[in-house]
Amino acid sequence: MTNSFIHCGCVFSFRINDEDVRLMLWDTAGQEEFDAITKAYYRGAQACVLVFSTTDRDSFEAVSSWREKVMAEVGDIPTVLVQNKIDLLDDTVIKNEEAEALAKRLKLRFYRTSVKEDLNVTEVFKYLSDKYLQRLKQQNAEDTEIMHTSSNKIGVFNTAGGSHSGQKSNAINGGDVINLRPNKQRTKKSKSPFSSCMLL
Ligand SMILES: Nc1nc2c(ncn2[C@@H]2O[C@H](COP(=O)(O)OP(=O)(O)OP(=O)(O)O)[C@@H](O)[C@H]2O)c(=O)[nH]1
Repeated sequence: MTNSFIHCGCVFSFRINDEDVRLMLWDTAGQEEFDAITKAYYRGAQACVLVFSTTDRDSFEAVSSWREKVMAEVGDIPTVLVQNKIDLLDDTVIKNEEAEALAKRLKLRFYRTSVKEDLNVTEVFKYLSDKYLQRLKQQNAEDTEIMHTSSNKIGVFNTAGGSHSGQKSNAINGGDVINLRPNKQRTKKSKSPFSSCMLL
């Protein structure tokens, strides 16, 4: 399928840290003439594998510009650099140091794989999934933290005394205060010892 712009939309499944992961993979064409179309496919991607071939210098040279395109479209998603076809190392056109220097410059984890011989392929996807799940958990924790912080501001319930006629609201520390008072019937006989409590 070397003449099409999207090579596959296949699913890769495995288990990691007791969680089932299913990845939908989109293998985009490297050719620049397909840029506008391939962009539509990686828009919304949650992880990225930048692959170059051991026997194709152009694919290696193109990595930095791919990194920039992806960053511009989807931001800093979990990404790895992969040198594929290491079963053909005898015919390599890229020195080890060059590949490692590129990974260092782009601050990416670097894998050498052979899809043909099934070498290191699962490791790449496990690493990416792990990274993605970590970020997701961190994001969830941050969202919860924001909810708690903001609930302090809007959820100040004041049971302190005052008139029973209707609910009034004041402001404490910039947050809204809603006065909660029991109705007259419930307070007629005994004065509650908690009548001057403030719940924050
Ligand atoms: N020897 C070897 N061949 C591979 C390996 N991975 C893929 N190939 C072969 O390389 C050719 C290109 O594979 P693709 O999956 O189309 O790779 P691509 O990067 O999408 O390349 P283009 O189609 O040229 O854009 C096919 O003939 C594959 O069988 C590998 O690890 N080792």
